[in-house]
Amino acid sequence: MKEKVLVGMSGGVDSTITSLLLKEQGYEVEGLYMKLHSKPGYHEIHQARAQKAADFVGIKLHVLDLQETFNEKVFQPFIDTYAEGKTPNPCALCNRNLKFGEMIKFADEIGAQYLATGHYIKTDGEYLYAADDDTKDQSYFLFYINREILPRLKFPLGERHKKDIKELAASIKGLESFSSQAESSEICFVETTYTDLLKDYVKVDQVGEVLDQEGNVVGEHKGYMHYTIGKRKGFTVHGAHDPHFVLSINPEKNQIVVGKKEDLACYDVKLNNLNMFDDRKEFDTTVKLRYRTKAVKCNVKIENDVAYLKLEESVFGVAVGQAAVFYDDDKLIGGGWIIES
Ligand SMILES: Nc1ncnc2c1ncn2[C@@H]1O[C@H](COP(=O)(O)OP(=O)(O)OP(=O)(O)O)[C@@H](O)[C@H]1O
Repeated sequence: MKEKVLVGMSGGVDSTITSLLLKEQGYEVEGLYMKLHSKPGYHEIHQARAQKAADFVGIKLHVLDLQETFNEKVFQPFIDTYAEGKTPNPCALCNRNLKFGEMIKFADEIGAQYLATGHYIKTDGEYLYAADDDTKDQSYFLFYINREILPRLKFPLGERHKKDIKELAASIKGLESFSSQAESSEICFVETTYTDLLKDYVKVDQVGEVLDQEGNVVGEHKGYMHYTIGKRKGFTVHGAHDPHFVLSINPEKNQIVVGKKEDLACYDVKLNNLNMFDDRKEFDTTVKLRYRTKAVKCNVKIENDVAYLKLEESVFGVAVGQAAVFYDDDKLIGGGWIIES
């Protein structure tokens, strides 16, 4: 009997080609479109595209409405994190709870041994690895998925390049339109800017004080949620000639503290809520403290679900709330959430 794979189908080119490749490899493939966020008009278009893709590949498409779960596990934490003066990472939460949480539950329900997505990432069933196409690598956002499910995951695009996937779709009669669709934005539920979105839920635009490191008021800002650590624009510093950067954010007082670039330099970082793919408690590795930054060498000590990092070189602008992800070369060995830097 053929082995069954459930493919997460978003209506985009990547998941369409993923389902096609798996079908060609001889699997019994079924697709799932999940209604995640509640952006008006979004699902009508994307569900129809996913259906078109499923019809082309010749597979069944299931649809699940997970808007409530998404709101509770991803969207509300996104709002709350900004309100706490921190910088959220909704994609990592969505991957753990929805794409590799609810979706694996659904795979169980339909008797599918495997779950596949069009993410650019690789796995050997034990670890995750950065994708071969480093312009598209999404491994950073998958660091928080449950370790137990790794043997059940398939990522057919991990060894391919996005441009080849688009070319392949363009060359297949019936799939040409998928190759020319706009790339999805970094946070799928943000239409314009995150502050525009936040405005519907919390008071974003409240003018506040800019302080120097001694606590003197030196200028004005637009409201603390407009800023992340390391930002250098959008606030005034009276009489300043050099650029100033946000060093810390105080949500209770609606204040931001600013300083020079060198004041941002950080060598020590503390993480909690770890998700590790191996059991070492003290090791040398490299860490990415943001998406699209180079991984820096560090030493890690783990005690009671808290990781203490000593960086070998300074990093500028480490934001509380963001994910810190460990890599031994391209092997992802785990990570956690930044609570102090
Ligand atoms: N609404 C959804 N329902 C089911 N699966 C989804 C959904 N959104 C994303 N996925 C799965 O997660 C993968 C990565 O999602 P991402 O949002 O990063 O899309 P992408 O890189 O633009 O891929 P695609 O071209 O398939 O949209 C998709 O390829 C798909 O397998």
